[in-house]
Amino acid sequence: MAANNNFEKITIEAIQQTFNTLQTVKGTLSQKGWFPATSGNMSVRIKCSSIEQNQPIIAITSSGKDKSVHTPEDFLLVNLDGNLVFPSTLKPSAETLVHTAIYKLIPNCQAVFHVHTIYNNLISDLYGDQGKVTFMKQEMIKAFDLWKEDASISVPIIENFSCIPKLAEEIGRVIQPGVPGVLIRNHGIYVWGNSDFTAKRHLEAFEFLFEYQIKKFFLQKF
Ligand SMILES: CSCCC(=O)C(=O)COP(=O)(O)O
Ligand SMILES: [Zn+2]
Repeated sequence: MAANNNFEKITIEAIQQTFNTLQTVKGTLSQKGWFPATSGNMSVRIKCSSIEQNQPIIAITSSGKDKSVHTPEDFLLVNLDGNLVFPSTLKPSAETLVHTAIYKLIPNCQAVFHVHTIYNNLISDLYGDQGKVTFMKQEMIKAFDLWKEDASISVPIIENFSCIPKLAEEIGRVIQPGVPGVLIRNHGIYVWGNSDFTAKRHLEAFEFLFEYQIKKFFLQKF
């Protein structure tokens, strides 16, 4: 009985810790204006040996919430099939299957963040026909652990399929090794990492590169 209580304590602590992490990152990204009009979603894998022995469990944002406010209903637990771990009247993100597809495909993926921003939307549309956008000669590329002087990074761009399983399938088709993100045309970006810290760093680096590219484009034109 004592062992069982201990198991539950460790599990509940791991879940609470993950919810706290999500809440903190959600607050930071929200202050940047990266979750307009309830858009965007986030997930973090629960790190707990007693859970991981069975099936990975993901803490994910509830669907349709205003991400700029914190409520007790902000996060839910799903398994890698996208099903709720505990019954709830709340719904997990409508894009849960994109998250679970990324966890299944990327070894050691611990966090997946998705935001809609003006800059990622503009980049996705300007370069959408090419299916990718490439960045080079930028110090910020080091945020992706690319340290060579001539390093470049090409971010895949897919069309914005309204069918979420199709969207998840397409993301799986274009994912590139060493490139922790995929743009969805006129929708937003999915970014991941082997920790919440790394996923956030990747997201901020992508958004920096997108903003730089758009501003440079307009400065050169006018
Ligand atoms: C105006 S947001 C449209 C849905 C979307 O793209 C999104 O990122 C938010 O969906 P969720 O179900 O995760 O709230
Ligand atoms: Zn979205």
